Amino acid sequence: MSTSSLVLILVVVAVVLIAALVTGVVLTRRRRISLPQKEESPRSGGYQASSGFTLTPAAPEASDAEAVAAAEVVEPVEHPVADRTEVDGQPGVGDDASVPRDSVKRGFVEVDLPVEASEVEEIEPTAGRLERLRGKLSKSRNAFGTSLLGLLGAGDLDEDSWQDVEDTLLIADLGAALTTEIVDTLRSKIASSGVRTEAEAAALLRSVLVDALEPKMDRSLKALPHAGKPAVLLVVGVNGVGKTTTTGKLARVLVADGRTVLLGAADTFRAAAADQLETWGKRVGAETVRGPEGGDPASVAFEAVKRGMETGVSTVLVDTAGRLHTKKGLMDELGKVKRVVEKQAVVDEVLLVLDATTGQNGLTQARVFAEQVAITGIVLTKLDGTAKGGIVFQVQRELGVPVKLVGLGEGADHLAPFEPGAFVDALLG
Ligand SMILES: Nc1nc2c(ncn2[C@@H]2O[C@H](COP(=O)(O)OP(=O)(O)OP(=O)(O)O)[C@@H](O)[C@H]2O)c(=O)[nH]1
Repeated sequence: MSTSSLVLILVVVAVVLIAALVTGVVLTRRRRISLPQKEESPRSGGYQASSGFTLTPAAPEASDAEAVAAAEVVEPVEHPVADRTEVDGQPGVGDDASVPRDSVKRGFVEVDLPVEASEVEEIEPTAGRLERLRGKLSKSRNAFGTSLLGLLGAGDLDEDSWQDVEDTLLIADLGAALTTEIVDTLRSKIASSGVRTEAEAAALLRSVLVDALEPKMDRSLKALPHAGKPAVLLVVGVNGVGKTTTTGKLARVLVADGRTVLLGAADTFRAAAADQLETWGKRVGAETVRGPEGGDPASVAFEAVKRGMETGVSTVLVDTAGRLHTKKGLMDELGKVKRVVEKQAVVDEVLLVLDATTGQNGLTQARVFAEQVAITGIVLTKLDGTAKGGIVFQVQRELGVPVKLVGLGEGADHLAPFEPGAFVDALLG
């Protein structure tokens, strides 16, 4: 083969190779262009992971529906142009684009962590509670204050009107004797002083009612330690009147006042009572001493006081049983609890809890309890649920024992000290 033939063959092969190369490149480009474009995700604001997870910013408080809505409507992030360092028109890179490079970097910051997680709650201030809770007496106010003021403010009262005044007091549970006394006082004062305006009638009514509540009675709660020992308070009453609740609320009052409290769950008759009391205790950081279900209440009370002396608390509150198989059994038990506690400390208060909604029944209970133990104070609960706030007057008069506390609701801080003036003001609106 001549040299020229060889050159010709090489040229032909080279041309064929170049043609094949060009064709391949063109085909490859065409194939790439014809690839179907990936559909844009409808949730362009979020990041759709290939496995189907949609990651959105956490919003713990948002409901699922709100979270989905938030993922679908995402506002474009505004670029903080003012912060940009590149004033020369050069693009920034990532986050650096908006953060000056010479800005002070955040170092470690010391943060005080709570020593341990605590369930102890905030307690409402105890001062002025009756004032703040006066709205809770609205039922009694409507039935009592509003109608009495309406009658007395109407000017000269005839016999029928005086009969209405008497009926109103009786319906409000003031009792026959006290009602007669109050009506007689009102009649003679109105006759002698010649009340003419509604304001004068209101002032007169207020002073007569406050007097009937014997404002000079000592209503202080004997709950402070003495002779190096804690004060001991027994909380007594029949079942369901609100003993456990009152004990818990009282613990809060004491803790809010800076005292330390220990609770004795001597209601061993009702299984849940000790649990209920313990929960109240935990809420204020107070220890609860309890015994076995059906155990001896006097022994629990004894142990509670012993423990209270050992730990040096200011006050031991003992919640007693409200129900036993017989009334005699209950009363004997109560006497025993008191005697046993007195072996090591003085019982400073025996607080009788009465449910204001039970009216005359409460009074009967009070008499039975008073025969057994020396009651030192009355707690009238559920005054928020009754129009018969007048029971306060009667129970105090009957027993000669001051109402010291009033329960005005199921809320943990719905226990108020009883103050005759503030109470009458709340009743009269
Ligand atoms: N509305 C209202 N409810 C109250 C008040 N005091 C207590 N209660 C409710 O009365 C119910 C009975 O209260 P408890 O404290 O369990 O009564 P208890 O006397 O200890 O009952 P026993 O353990 O069965 O003897 C609960 O539902 C309380 O929330 C109050 O002042 N107002």
